[in-house]
Amino acid sequence: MNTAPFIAVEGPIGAGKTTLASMLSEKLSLSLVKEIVEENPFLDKFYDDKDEWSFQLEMFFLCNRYKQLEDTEKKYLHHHMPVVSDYHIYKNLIFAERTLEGKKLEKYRKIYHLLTEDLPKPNVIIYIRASLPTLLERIKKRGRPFEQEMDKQYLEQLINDYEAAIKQFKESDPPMPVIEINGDQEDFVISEAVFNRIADQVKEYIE
Ligand SMILES: Nc1ncnc2c1ncn2[C@@H]1O[C@H](COP(=O)(O)OP(=O)(O)OP(=O)(O)O)[C@@H](O)[C@H]1O
Ligand SMILES: Nc1nc(=O)c2ncn([C@H]3C[C@H](O)[C@@H](CO)O3)c2[nH]1
Repeated sequence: MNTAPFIAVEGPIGAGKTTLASMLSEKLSLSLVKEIVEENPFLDKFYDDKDEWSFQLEMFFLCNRYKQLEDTEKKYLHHHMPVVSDYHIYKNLIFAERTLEGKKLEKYRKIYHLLTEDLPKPNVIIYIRASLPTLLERIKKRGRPFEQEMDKQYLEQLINDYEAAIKQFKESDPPMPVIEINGDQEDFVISEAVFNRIADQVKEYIE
């Protein structure tokens, strides 16, 4: 189904996905698909009480991303316009497996597979790996009120979940190309050289 390069930036909360996707979009003239955060009616409620709001939140993210990727296919990919997004649809499952359980998780899995089977999938992932202290520092710096009491254990689990998911992507058949960035050390915001190196790697997939 994909008719143009589709690049997804991934990594745990606060790793710098939106920052890097925006920078790459500008430098390489790629259409940018960004996650909707501000209009999400369940995110602050979820951080306040995960058990109560997790199903609503996961469904909201799933439906939102479904609509965004459907539009992305129609507006860009179908017209041979390359795209960079600040998420891969698979992140829904990474989070849901962590936040849901029992019947709700079972239902969610079914809906996830049903909705995502015919969505456009990225041909390359840029994975920003970052440690807990780096993520906490960036979350603090960004200052979204509802994220400030972030549960360290939740974040640590997500770091591990991402590691496992990326390993699976790399080992899939055929393997998914993954550009890996050490988010603790390779600072693409401060260092132009680091950013240019990442951009050069991405270029290989769009030219
Ligand atoms: N390489 C970097 N060096 C320093 N600060 C950074 C870097 N990348 C991102 N930041 C800052 O860290 C914060 C989080 O970045 P960003 O919003 O891009 O993360 P994200 O991965 O998209 O987050 P989320 O998972 O919540 O969507 C922002 O304040 C951003 O300016
Ligand atoms: N539970 C849950 N499921 C998701 O699919 C998901 N995607 C993003 N997020 C959280 C991380 C940031 O706080 C904020 C912005 O990325 O939203 C999610 N939370």
